[in-house]
Amino acid sequence: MATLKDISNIEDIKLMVDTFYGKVRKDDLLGPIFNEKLQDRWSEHLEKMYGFWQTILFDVRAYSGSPFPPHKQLPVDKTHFDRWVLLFNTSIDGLFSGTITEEAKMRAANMAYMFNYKIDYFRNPENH
Ligand code: HEM
Repeated sequence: MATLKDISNIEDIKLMVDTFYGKVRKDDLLGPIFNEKLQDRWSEHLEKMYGFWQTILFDVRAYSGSPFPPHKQLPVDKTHFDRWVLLFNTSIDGLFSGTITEEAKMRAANMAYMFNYKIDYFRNPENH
């Protein structure tokens, strides 16, 4: 098998994001949540995610939002975040390999953990 290249430019990021959200849209658990929320705003979401990953991986100022707030009220728990990470890792492992690829998976897993932790925290009335 030919060696996979590392994620190295915006075209690679677009391929990673498009492949991942292609799987997400078809996923029985995550698809309905994204489709319900995004409706006809998918292309806007994908553009935003190209910028987000450029900022994370290449230190380019393409994204300047706050990633967590849009997730705060979503009907999700650890099961959803585990599936999100699984789909992300399988998408990326089929396309790339290398230092930046590992960095992307690590950053994604860390954020999934943190989002889930915060959602859990805010859901508990004792923490308000
Ligand atoms: C259960 C897992 C997840 C679900 C269901 C989910 C769902 C969504 C949805 C529906 C939006 C669009 C919100 C809107 O525009 O109205 C969104 C935005 C976003 N998501 Fe997620 N997400 C998940 C996990 C993650 C993780 C782990 C990351 C981090 C790598 C992430 C990063 C982002 C970012 C950066 C945005 C754009 C925020 C902005 O508007 O500035 N998401 N997500």
